[in-house]
Amino acid sequence: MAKSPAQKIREVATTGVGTLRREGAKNGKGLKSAYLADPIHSYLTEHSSPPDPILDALSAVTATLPEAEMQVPAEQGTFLTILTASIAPRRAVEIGTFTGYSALCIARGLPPGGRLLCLDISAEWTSIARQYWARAGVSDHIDLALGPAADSLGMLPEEPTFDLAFIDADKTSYRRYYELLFPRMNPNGVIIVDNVLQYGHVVRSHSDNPAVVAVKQFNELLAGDSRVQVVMLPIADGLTIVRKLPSPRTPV
Ligand SMILES: C[S@@+](CC[C@H](N)C(=O)[O-])C[C@H]1O[C@@H](n2cnc3c(N)ncnc32)[C@H](O)[C@@H]1O
Repeated sequence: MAKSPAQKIREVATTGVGTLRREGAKNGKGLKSAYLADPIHSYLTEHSSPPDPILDALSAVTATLPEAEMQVPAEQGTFLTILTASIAPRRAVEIGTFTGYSALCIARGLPPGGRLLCLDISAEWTSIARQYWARAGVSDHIDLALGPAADSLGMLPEEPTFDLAFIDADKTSYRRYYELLFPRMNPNGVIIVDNVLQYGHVVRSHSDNPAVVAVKQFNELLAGDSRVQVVMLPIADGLTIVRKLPSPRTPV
């Protein structure tokens, strides 16, 4: 039987990462918290600002989807809001929006007049996002472009535009997204990259999972890129923060 567009999108969107994430969940670590023992993870979330009722409601709706594990966890969402508010980007871009949780967290940190461009291929999942952005009163700050993110990025002028970017889409395209984003980032602009530890598979030498192979190569590329300052954090499934240096080799 022919696959529906929704089925095809699901396949593209989850290729290579679904299995790993489910492994993380099976190990009792919960969604995207593969590196913390349960009591530590509970303590950490109990001592962080909790999500508000709109984020909770969005999580509850997303939890009914088979792909629910793709959503960023609450503590990562709070981190995104705090980081966005600290950077105060005039323009931000998100690659991989799903049902809109991380986008809502980023939008809530924007300064007055700040805008977030969201890129995703799924009209179905982002229709949920639109509902919750409206409920949260952030719709006017978000532009959503549907289609392959590389195409959408490639159509933007190649000039410094963004102060903040969040990459959380198909892992095998991370390098391509970085290359497309880099010239479009302002000096000192920050790119946040999700799932950079691939549930620990990045340190297992024999994984031939395409997502793991791609993320490992991408991590190597970043570590050797003299144009940026990089720190990798063990939040959720690993988060890399990349700062575009004002000029190469000036780390401070
Ligand atoms: C891990 S989810 C994003 C989760 C989201 N950041 C959140 O907090 O809920 C990955 C998303 O990337 C999208 N995606 C996958 N391949 C894509 C592509 N080539 N272009 C644009 N979006 C893509 C999927 O449709 C999916 O919504």
